[in-house]
Parts: sequence; structure tokens; C-alpha cells
Amino acid sequence: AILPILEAPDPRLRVVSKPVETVDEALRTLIDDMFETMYDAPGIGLAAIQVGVPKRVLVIDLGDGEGATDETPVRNPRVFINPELFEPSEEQNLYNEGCLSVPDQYAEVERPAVIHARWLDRDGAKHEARLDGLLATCLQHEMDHLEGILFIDHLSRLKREMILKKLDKARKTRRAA
Ligand SMILES: O=C(O)C[C@@H](Cc1ccccc1)C(=O)SCC(=O)c1ccccc1
Ligand SMILES: [Zn+2]
Repeated sequence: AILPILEAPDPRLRVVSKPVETVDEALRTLIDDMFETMYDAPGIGLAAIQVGVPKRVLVIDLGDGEGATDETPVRNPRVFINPELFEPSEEQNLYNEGCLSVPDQYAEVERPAVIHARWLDRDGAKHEARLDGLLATCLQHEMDHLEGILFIDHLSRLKREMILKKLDKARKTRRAA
């Protein structure tokens, strides 16, 4: 099912999500709904808290599947349950990030270029890898969501307040329509 995505400044986006206890059918249904919601948005990542579920699970699909090109992205769905990040590189990457909970607003965010990640997949199997590129950027953006952090929190107060004001204006015009 396509689920409603919470939008800033909704306080529910600010809670810290709790670890998943058991990887069961109910969780796999939530994961499938998260993918359907993300593809519909469209987006390249989604954390459960963004659809109102404070569980430490997130999905990513960079469209970089086997043989993908920019013209024809190929689905490459990735599931991260109870993800942990460590050993971030000194080297940083700058990326013009967006967020499905901060619609139509983009800003440059600096994050470590390479990170070490440990997580469970949709079958509960353990994985560990060093990740880089857009996957590292996206995973760190989603991990922030699990801590109740939005990408605008990494910006200057001025930029953050400008973006929140634009969101408020867009919401008012949407409601008026
Ligand atoms: O809010 C989210 O977590 C989704 C967000 C993920 C993300 C984007 C860019 C950098 C880091 C994390 C998005 O997917 S915003 C939409 C977006 O970037 C996009 C949409 C369609 C095609 C390609 C990208
Ligand atoms: Zn986001």
C-alpha cells in the first residue's frame, strides 16, 4: 500500500526509532509498503519513521541495478534493519540532498564519503560492508531519520528557517487550493 509521508515540521519525525525485535511477516509487509511508497513519491530512500512507524528499518533503491543507465534506471532494492554505522572516513562528500519529508527543498550537505555499516536484511540475515558514493550519502541521510534528525538540521539556522518558511507557505497554498 502507498502510505502517507509525514512532512516537517511534524513532531513525529523527531522521535528516536526503536530497534526491530523480530524480522517477521508483519515487518516484511511494512517493508513492501515502504518500497511502494518510495517508488510512488519518487525517492531513493525512505525510513519507517517517515510513514509514522518508529522502527529502525529503512529502504534504499538508487536505481543502480544490473545494467542500469541514467536513462533507464534498474531497480536495486536494499533493506537495512537495525543498521549501525562506524569508522566514518575523514574524507567528506558534498551532495545536494532532498527529503520526502521536506518536499521540493534541496540543499548541500557534507557527510563522510566512506562508512562501515552493519545491518540485517529482510530475512534477518547479518551483513557488514564498507559503503561509499551515493549509497553512503543516502544511508547516512536515512540513519539520521532513525535518530529524529532531518537534513535541514545540518544547515545554518538561516537556511533551515528559510526552508521551513517555504514549506509552510506551500502547505498554506495547497490547503487553499
Ligand atoms: O527523505 C528521504 O529519505 C528520501 C530522500 C533520500 C535522499 C536523497 C538525496 C540524498 C540523500 C538522501 C529522497 O529520495 S529525496 C528525492 C530524490 O533525491 C530523488 C527523487 C527521484 C529521483 C532521484 C532522486
Ligand atoms: Zn529524508
